[in-house]
Amino acid sequence: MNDTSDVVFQTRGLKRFYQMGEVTIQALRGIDLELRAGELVVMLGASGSGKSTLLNIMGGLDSASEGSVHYRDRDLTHASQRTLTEFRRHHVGFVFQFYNLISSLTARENVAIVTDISRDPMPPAEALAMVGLQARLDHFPSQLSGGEQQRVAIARAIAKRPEVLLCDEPTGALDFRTGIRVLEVLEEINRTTGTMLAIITHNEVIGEMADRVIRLRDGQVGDIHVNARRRPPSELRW
Ligand SMILES: Nc1ncnc2c1ncn2[C@@H]1O[C@H](COP(=O)(O)OP(=O)(O)OP(=O)(O)O)[C@@H](O)[C@H]1O
Repeated sequence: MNDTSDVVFQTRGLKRFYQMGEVTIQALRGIDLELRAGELVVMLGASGSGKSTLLNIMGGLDSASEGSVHYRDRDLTHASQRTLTEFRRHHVGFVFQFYNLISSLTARENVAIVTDISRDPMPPAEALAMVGLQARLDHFPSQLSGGEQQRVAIARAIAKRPEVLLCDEPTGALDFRTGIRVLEVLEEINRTTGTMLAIITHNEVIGEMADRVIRLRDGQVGDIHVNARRRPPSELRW
């Protein structure tokens, strides 16, 4: 894990400002961080500490104001929108709190939207089987529970075989039991495919399933904790 060739994301002095009229909001105030291939990272921090901003910049959805961000040997810092779009399309899977499924399409069709424009995707049915939805291929979102819809969203994110999976509050809208099931799916994908997994959450307990817990405070890295053992999601309680 300490080999520098394993570094997937590297940020140096990463800052993000938002100008709101006269006021400058400092969302990120200088982040130095490495995320490594295959690891499971949980990012904790109070509301407004900069978690989503950091994830969005690493995933190419947003750009830094100062500092740098690299994905492997690729400098994302000053990349054009076109380059960032290409980067997201081929390398990054996103999962958000709200599933963003298209209501008029079935589970299989929601996944196919992504696989149709990917280089080496898995068949949508295979991605849906990986999240335990092999019996729900032709269901529409309205016919699925919240947890099932989130699993369709995860299938959509992993079907292009991304090297990294970035999840922003993936269990935020789910009850305890359903949230655990979604975390089990995410952990299994990380463990069996080696996809680097970063999960943003407010829930401290979820940190116990990680290799490392990165805590943000006021736009900076507060501390990084390495877990001696990853606790399986089925053992988590909150
Ligand atoms: N588009 C934007 N315009 C202006 N300010 C923004 C924008 N996006 C984020 N911010 C501000 O940047 C700071 C960090 O926001 P961010 O969403 O990254 O925090 P967070 O830790 O993810 O919070 P939460 O847990 O509530 O989602 C906050 O003060 C927020 O108000």
